[in-house]
Amino acid sequence: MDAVTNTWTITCALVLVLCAWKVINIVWMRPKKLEKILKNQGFKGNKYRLLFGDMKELSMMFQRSKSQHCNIDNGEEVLSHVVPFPHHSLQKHGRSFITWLGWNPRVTIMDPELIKDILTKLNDFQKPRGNPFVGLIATGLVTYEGDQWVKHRKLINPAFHVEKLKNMVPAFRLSCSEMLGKWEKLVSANGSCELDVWPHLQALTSDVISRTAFGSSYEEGIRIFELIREQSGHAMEALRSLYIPGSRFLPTKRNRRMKAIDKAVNSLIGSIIDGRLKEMKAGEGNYDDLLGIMLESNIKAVEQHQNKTHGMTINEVIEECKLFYFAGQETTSSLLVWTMVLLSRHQEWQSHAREEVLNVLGDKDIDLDGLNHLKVVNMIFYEVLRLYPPIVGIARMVDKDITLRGFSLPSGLQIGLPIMLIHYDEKLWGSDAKNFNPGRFSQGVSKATQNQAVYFPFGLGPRICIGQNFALLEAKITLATILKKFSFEFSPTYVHAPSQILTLQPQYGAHLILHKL
Ligand code: HEM
Repeated sequence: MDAVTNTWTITCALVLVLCAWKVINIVWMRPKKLEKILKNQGFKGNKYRLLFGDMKELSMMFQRSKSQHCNIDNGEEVLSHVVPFPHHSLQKHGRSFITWLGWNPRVTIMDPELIKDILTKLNDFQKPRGNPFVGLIATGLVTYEGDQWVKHRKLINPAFHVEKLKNMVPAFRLSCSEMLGKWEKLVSANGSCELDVWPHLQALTSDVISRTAFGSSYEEGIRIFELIREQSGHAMEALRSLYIPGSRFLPTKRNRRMKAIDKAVNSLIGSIIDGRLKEMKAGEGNYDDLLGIMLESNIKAVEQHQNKTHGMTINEVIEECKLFYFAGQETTSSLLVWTMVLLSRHQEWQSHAREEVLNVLGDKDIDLDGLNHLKVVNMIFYEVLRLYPPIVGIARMVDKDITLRGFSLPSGLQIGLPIMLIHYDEKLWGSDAKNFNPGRFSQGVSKATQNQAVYFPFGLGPRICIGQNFALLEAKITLATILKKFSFEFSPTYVHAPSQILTLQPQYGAHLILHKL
């Protein structure tokens, strides 16, 4: 061997040893070190298992619960059906537990004070950046941090002001009356019919977001909705399996499909934006929809500062639109479907709500002022969001080593904030925590929660859901319109199987019997 070959061999050997050391550190040394730090502070959980951690058990429990259904009257069963692994961990390890997402630990916490701190300290606790598959559903505001988040939140906020939402009421009413028109046709023969209301509610919320975001009709956006729905299914599948860095670049069937969907959705939304910008330049069009208001706010910011960096790029606007589609549609249809399911089960609350709607709104067109006087309907939505939160849990990441209320949290640790577990917790909500009782909200949310961070279906702190007023307005208009025209109850074919497919959805649909009033 000559000297050059020798040096080359030694260099290769050194690189290999270094890589091997790095891998060993990632998959064994670091997890074991973190495990020790966490266990010394009283956090309990399964012992770290090489590479997979708790992922196999997590995925197995999820698959098992997907093959079963549960008893709507048994809150404990519902909880263990929807979030089987966290529910099991809570029972086995107590109120703060470790879950091994592969070689990364997540600590789930149930303490309201800690939750409040974590959701308020934006710079110390950021959104997890772990799995890039999530980015294929939507990025935008929901994923940004620091200055970029501040800029986007400021530019998008005006689109969700109450004054702007007021202008969207006719669009909400129109979408509702179209859905109810279909239902009226279906019941016309004998005044009743059996119907899976879930796809109808999904179509309604798609229609609403299409009209309010783009001023265009559902038909134009239909392909986008189909694609985004398919994408969330693939992403959920990917999220449940162990993520190996770089694996998203492998030409697997799922990866290829996800990339193709991403490209198609970007191009469809891009052409809607192109058209809109042309209209705006020509001084045409109505800018009272989310896209128009967002573009207007963007143009103003750039003009004001004479600098493009103060605005969003077209690609960033596309991402925000994708996010509106996903965040605005899946979550609100989830809220509506569980409301109809729970009001089918609790007929006394359905009658109570109908009575209020008829008294307050009568035969008039539904307007914002009337809706603001609906108290029982509000209480019902709060309770549905407590027991069936569309987003069952959120997470944050420790950005650098930090001490919080006596806990040393190492950099890179993921923190789970289990919305659904907390909403069902008897220590926080009392012995009837698992029962449907909208009455608990009769004095409002702050009285029911005694101002503690124990109820956060829309998140909490500065990153609280930007669309919560939009969602509640849409839900109120829809429920009020339905209650005026129909009563509903379970069909004998109804099967209760809430399932987490990014949002909380009825796995077998929601088969109800509608009666025309
Ligand atoms: C019942 C309906 C809804 C529920 C339960 C819901 C829930 C949530 C939750 C829990 C978060 C916080 C996530 C976190 O902190 O990690 C969030 C954020 C967000 N939501 Fe909603 N959401 C709903 C409707 C909507 C609608 C209708 C839109 C838009 C049209 C929307 C857009 C967003 C956006 C953009 C964020 C990110 C905010 C930020 O990070 O600054 N959501 N939502």
